This record gives sequence, C-alpha cells and structure tokens, in this order.
Amino acid sequence: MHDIIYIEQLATDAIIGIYDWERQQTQPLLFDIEMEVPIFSAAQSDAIGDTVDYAVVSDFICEYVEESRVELLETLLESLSSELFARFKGIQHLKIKVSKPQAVKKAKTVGLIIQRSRPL
Ligand SMILES: Nc1nc2c(c(=O)[nH]1)N=C([C@H](O)[C@@H](O)CO)CN2
Repeated sequence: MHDIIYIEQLATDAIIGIYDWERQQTQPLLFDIEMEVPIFSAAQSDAIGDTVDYAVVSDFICEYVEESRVELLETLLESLSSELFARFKGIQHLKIKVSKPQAVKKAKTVGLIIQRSRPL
C-alpha cells in the first residue's frame, strides 16, 4: 500500500514555449502532482517535520516555474522533478502532470505527464 500526498490544479504563469509569441509574455501552466511519501512517522508523531508539507512544495513549484525560461515542457518537468527529490527527502516517487491550456487553440488543454523514482 502506498501513501500519496497530492496537489491539484496548482496555477502558475511562466515564459515557456518554442514560438516567438510565447517568449514575449507569460502564459498559464497548471500542475497536478502526486508524491509517494511514507506517512507512518508523521501519523505517529503528528509533526509536520516528519512528512512532506504540500504547502511548501506548492510554493516551491510556483517560484521555480515562474523563474524558469525553458522552451519545452519536457525540460521543465525533468529539472523540476530533480529539484523536488533534492529538496524534499521524503518523496520516494513522483508523478507530475503539467497542462498548458493556451497552447493549442482547438484543444481544451495539452501537456505532459512524467513519473520518476528517487535516484539511487
Ligand atoms: N512535446 C512537446 N510538444 C510541444 C511543446 C512542448 O513543450 N513539448 N511546445 C510547443 C509549443 O511551445 C506550444 O506550446 C505552442 O503551441 C509545441 N509542441
């Protein structure tokens, strides 16, 4: 049985994309995150320091994404997942979905989903 801490529809704005118009202004990105974190210790101690604080993770993601200037969603999610494993030691596995709702006019949204495990 795995324990999942999740964040849904985290709204950020970023300069991201391969086209000129995307380099000139920010556009919205929405993140859905699932973090596999063993919660047994925190459930025993009732201490936030024994788990992963989803509010802190949310703030970190917003700041990281808003400062980024990469072109591809692939580049963004690969580097973001590495940073999350480095900063939040309780995360064992990670699923990140990013949606870019203004990217393709005829689509409701487009995006990318990655799943990664903590590097050995
Ligand atoms: N696999 C990807 N395809 C595309 C990306 C991307 O980041 N990954 N980006 C674009 C453009 O920037 C798009 O968002 C504008 O339509 C196109 N395809």
